[in-house]
Amino acid sequence: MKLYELLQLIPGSRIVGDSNKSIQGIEVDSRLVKPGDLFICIIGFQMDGHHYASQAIKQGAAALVTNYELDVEAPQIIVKNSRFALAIFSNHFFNYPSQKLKLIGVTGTNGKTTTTYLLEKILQDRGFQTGLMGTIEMKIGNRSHEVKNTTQDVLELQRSLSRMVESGAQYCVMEASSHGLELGRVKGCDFKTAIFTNLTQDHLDFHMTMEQYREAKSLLFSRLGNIYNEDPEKRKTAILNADDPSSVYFEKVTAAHVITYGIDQEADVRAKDVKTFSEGTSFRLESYAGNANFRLNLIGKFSVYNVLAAIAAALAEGLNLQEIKSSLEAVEGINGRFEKVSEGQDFSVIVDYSHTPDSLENVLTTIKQFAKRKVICVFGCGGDRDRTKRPMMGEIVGKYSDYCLITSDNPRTENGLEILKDIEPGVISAGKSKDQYDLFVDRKQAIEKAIEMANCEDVVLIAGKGHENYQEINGIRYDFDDRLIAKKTLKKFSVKRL
Ligand SMILES: CC(=O)N[C@H]1[C@@H](OP(=O)(O)OP(=O)(O)OC[C@H]2O[C@@H](n3ccc(=O)[nH]c3=O)[C@H](O)[C@@H]2O)O[C@H](CO)[C@@H](O)[C@@H]1O[C@H](C)C(=O)N[C@@H](C)C(=O)N[C@H](CCC(=O)O)C(=O)O
Ligand SMILES: Nc1ncnc2c1ncn2[C@@H]1O[C@H](COP(=O)(O)OP(=O)(O)OP(=O)(O)O)[C@@H](O)[C@H]1O
Ligand SMILES: N[C@H](CCC[C@H](N)C(=O)O)C(=O)O
Ligand SMILES: [Mg+2]
Repeated sequence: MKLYELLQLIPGSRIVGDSNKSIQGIEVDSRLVKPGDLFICIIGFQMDGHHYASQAIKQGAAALVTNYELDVEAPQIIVKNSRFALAIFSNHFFNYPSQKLKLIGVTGTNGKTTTTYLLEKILQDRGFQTGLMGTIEMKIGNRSHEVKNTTQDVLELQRSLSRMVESGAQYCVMEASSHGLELGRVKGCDFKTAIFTNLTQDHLDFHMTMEQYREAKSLLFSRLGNIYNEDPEKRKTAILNADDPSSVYFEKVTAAHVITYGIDQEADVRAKDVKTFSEGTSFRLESYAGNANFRLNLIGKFSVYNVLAAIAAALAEGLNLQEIKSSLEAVEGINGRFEKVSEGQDFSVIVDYSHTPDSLENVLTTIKQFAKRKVICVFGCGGDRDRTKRPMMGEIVGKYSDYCLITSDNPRTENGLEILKDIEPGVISAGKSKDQYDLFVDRKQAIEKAIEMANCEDVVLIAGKGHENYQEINGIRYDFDDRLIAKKTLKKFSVKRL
């Protein structure tokens, strides 16, 4: 691809040097530049990519994209905003892959990952080739690839979509995080369907206010195509949660066809008579496409919302309700979400990815419905993340559990004990006394203590890390898996009991 071809895509940009030069690839990280690449200099939160221009050229970069002219021996396309240029150029370089498959985006504070896997299951069962992108992995068909972020950076994202298209994917289901939306990682993505799960507090370190957080989420809906299309194959749809007040705003900003789902309020796809059991849920679905009785292995009312969102999106694709139902009823569970760990012990151990006030409250109130005896909760709060949610999470755990073990959950660059101390006042304000909670910087010790103190029919909830297989401390990811630690401890513990 020649530089002049890219130059034409951004009116107002200019070139210094040979516009006839060809590029073979695009790169934003100087360390990964290959000969012939176009290196785009991005001003980030930690670094300024412009400072790595010389390194990129040394590694063989054919040309640069910059925000200002640099004194280097390589052609430069100078633009006003190199992040915007990155989105435009990546989409163009990979030949607009999102237009070649049906792209379904899921946004919301909680339930995104779960909803994407439910939809993937429904689509795969109907014989569609799928791709998936989210917190746990990027998948092309059933092949898994590692990811750094829930919503990958624009270049990686377009590259992944292009690989999906090459492999014959007809659908891609992806999580659109608020960071992803705000930082333009999904710019240029032509979504066919946008799903909203819910909006509660998280990420205020980045968005500052709930209004701005909602505004970021709204980008998924406001950018959805604005022409109602008779042909369902081309129709853009916004799937909104009727029980969440933010949906009113998203409905306002989208010009797409809206389908609502919910439990408490009237909705196009509604669950009635919701019953929750210790092993699953049941409800009667009433929808514009027919009614059906569901019996699921997924636990808690919150799971019913994710299921409804997936049903609504699948119905929008014209899929058959009975077939959707059999796919969903066959789902055993989602990796690291309300995952039971059992070594034959006489109490329950549950590993869950609840790391926000709302998800913790949902999971704990669900557990409270079935717990015959005590609830013991191991939890923490991430470092370098929203500090205001720490006492809130402490209060929720203090309120709904009998014993709280406050511990580390990816302290990142913060001091582990300081984070625990930010959480502690919440636990105290919920009325917990010194003999009802403890602090362990070492998460392994916290898990061991929880399991050791559990008695018959108690429930131990290990919250916050779910599928994660690491503990991040000062930039290093140490091997750590709540499920493995719990299993090992249970084995050790049963030996001790014998
Ligand atoms: C705050 C944030 O989102 N930061 C993201 C951002 O990093 P940054 O702006 O700090 O980048 P930087 O390190 O300053 O580098 C700037 C530029 O210099 C380049 N560089 C840098 C060093 C070098 O030697 N050479 C070089 O060329 C970099 O490649 C980059 O282009 O761009 C990086 C590359 O895309 C991201 O990986 C990084 O995500 C960090 C790891 C992160 O933790 N993000 C979290 C907050 C996040 O995005 N989470 C969401 C939300 C999940 C949820 O909903 O719960 C997600 O989607 O994952
Ligand atoms: N619809 C829901 N409403 C509230 N809480 C939920 C819902 N679905 C899941 N949860 C809770 O949130 C946790 C995370 O779920 P999931 O991974 O599906 O959400 P996510 O939105 O992808 O999270 P992240 O932003 O970290 O990627 C679950 O472990 C569960 O505790
Ligand atoms: N995507 C979320 C995940 C949080 C998971 C939790 N274990 C933590 O580290 O805080 C974030 O990056 O804020
Ligand atoms: Mg997720």
